[in-house]
Amino acid sequence: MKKVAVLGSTGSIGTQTLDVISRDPEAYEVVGLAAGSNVDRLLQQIHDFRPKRVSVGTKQLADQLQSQVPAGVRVGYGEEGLVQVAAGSGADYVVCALIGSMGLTSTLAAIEAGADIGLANKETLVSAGHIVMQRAKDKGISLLPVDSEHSAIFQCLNGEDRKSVKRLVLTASGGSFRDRSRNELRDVTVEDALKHPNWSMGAKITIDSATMVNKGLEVIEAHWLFGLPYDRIDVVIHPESIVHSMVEFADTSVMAQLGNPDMRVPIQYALTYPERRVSPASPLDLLSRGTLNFRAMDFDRYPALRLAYEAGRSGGTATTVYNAANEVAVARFLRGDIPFLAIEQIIEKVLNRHTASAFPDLGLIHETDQWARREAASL
Ligand SMILES: NC(=O)C1=CN([C@@H]2O[C@H](COP(=O)(O)OP(=O)(O)OC[C@H]3O[C@@H](n4cnc5c(N)ncnc54)[C@H](OP(=O)(O)O)[C@@H]3O)[C@@H](O)[C@H]2O)C=CC1
Ligand SMILES: CC(=O)[C@@H](O)[C@H](O)COP(=O)(O)O
Ligand SMILES: [Mn+2]
Repeated sequence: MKKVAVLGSTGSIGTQTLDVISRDPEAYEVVGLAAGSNVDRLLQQIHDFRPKRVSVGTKQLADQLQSQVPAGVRVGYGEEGLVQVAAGSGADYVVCALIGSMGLTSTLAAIEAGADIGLANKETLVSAGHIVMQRAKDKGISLLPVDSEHSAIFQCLNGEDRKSVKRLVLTASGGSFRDRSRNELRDVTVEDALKHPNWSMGAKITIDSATMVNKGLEVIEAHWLFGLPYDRIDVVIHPESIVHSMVEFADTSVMAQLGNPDMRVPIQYALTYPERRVSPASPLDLLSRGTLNFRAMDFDRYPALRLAYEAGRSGGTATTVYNAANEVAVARFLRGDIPFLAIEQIIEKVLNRHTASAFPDLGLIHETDQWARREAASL
């Protein structure tokens, strides 16, 4: 039986993880849950799964929760609370489904405690990929991708000689505005931006899909997870999100993983790897689907993806800046402070003000992250 802690249990990935777990109760014990501010949902999860340790965003919320949890449940808060759930709950498997680079400290704590990681929180790899990968290697733990594209690539690479990989091809839906020109993006609303054509996800990643920053983060995530240089990681537009990504090999063979868009499939695969178990997802019916479409990425239409490649190639703190500036810009867009197109402008301006340091330590990453946030807030 796997002892699982879920960081970000009340979010889109967190709730789907608990859905997967609840369908196979013999296989899992939930020992830790961490959320931000959705105390009602967390309370329900505590009653359903009986974890030993839980955490919320603030002391005030922790005090509110404490009086309502069953005896024996330890309630923490803030970053320390997250670390206690990640590394002090006895979990041997931690699902990292927090949003943004705030997930970095607790992910590193889980690795340090020797837990295997199911990683949805791509921003941790974008912010500090070399540190996360090195510490996972040093500890000998498994870092299993949850992100659908990276799960697809991971599945295509199963049993293959990594030396025979020619390139990775990530698929991108094109996001909520894929059928609009740049001119038509000037006055788009938050409400429209939140309508992803294929996936139901949290607000931040849905905006990232619309700007194509999500694919930028994923290119950098793929670089760290699979160890390929950026000129061997490509992106194509695939509006249906049925082909989740592909790997091209030296002999020209292309392997792809397909399925209906349902995150419970990659979540479950990350939990049960190398086994495959029955899934609640609906089976893919290609006959009723008919046609699958692919078109070339247009970097003029989606400049945020070009910026991600540039940041990735600069390396070191450049990707930390790309991520942090984006997090602030998306939060500003969501609260109506800036227009949609300002997101990519802010990322570009903050990157232009930064001189990247190669191989930063955690202290410098934290400092750079904070600097980029201040810059992005001031523009
Ligand atoms: N959703 C998806 O389908 C996919 C998501 N991902 C990645 O997975 C990660 C999670 O995304 P998603 O589930 O959509 O995001 P959500 O916004 O739906 O969920 C985020 C989670 O983080 C918690 N959280 C937020 N702030 C804090 C805080 N200060 N302290 C503790 N917990 C906090 C939230 O708690 P609360 O709600 O209680 O405040 C919630 O549980 C992201 O990195 C995303 O890019 C990757 C592929 C697909
Ligand atoms: C489900 C998932 O993995 C998301 O990251 C998804 O890929 C978003 O879709 P697009 O970024 O392709 O629009
Ligand atoms: Mn993805």
